[in-house]
Amino acid sequence: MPVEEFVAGWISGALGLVLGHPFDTVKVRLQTQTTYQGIIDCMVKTYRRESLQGFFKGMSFPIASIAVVNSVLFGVYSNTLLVLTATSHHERRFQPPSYTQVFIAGCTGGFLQAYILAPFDLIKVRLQNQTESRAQRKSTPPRYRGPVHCAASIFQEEGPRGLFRGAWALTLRDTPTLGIYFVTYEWLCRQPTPDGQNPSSTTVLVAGGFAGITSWVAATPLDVIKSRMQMAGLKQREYQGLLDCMVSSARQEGLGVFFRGLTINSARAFPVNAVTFLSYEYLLHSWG
Ligand SMILES: C[N+](C)(C)CCCC[C@H](N)C(=O)O
Repeated sequence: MPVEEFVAGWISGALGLVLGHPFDTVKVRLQTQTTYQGIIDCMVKTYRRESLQGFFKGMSFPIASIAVVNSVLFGVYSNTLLVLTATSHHERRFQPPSYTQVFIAGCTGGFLQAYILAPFDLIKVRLQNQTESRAQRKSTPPRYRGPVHCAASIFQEEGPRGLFRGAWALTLRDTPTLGIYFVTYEWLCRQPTPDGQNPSSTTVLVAGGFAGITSWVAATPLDVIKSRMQMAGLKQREYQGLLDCMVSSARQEGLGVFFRGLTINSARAFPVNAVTFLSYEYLLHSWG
């Protein structure tokens, strides 16, 4: 099994992640809290209360976990294509797989990474939602002191299954949308590139950026539900399941609730995924 794809997936994922984390924090807060008027208001309030640090809450853990998550995504994607088409990453430029094959490989990668991502994502979301300022932290320490403490508390208070809260919504969110992600990327790469040649860096950046946006647009409704179900163990609000969460959110806040965080998510998705794909392609290329 070619391992380069796993390593390239990890490094490129980490680069994208740091770039996008501040946007991600604003998104999570907009999706799960009702105190903000919009993106700017959320940014200003976060900055005033928590300074720049507020935007980077919950980042250390994703950095560590992206090693596993992105390498599984890209590694499984590429190895599924190898099984389906019997071509390696390098050969695929000359014998491109069909879009159906790309879609199936993307969905497979998405499905498998979702379960690994679930506990890490849960901890990220819980930490991002702690809005105490630094001064407050001294007098009353926040509920979770850091990722490890957060994981241990969830385990104790909500049981081992608590760590997988929202995992089902996450799987449903990621399986088809990662298929869309790779199809969009491949399609946009192939448009301006002559047959048998590698796409230029600009093409890779643009295709990666739009792959990120398209897949996030498709993923946002289930992303909102996922984030809410992950927070449910904390607040009084308990949902019976995914459907109950959807129905009660829509009843209380209207259908617009399913698009919460869409703008900020798209603004984040472009640079994050442009950098992810560019470094992924670059690393694989330079390893020959
Ligand atoms: C499929 N879905 C849109 C849910 C996720 C796409 C993930 C891509 C990248 N790691 C990022 O964080 O943007």
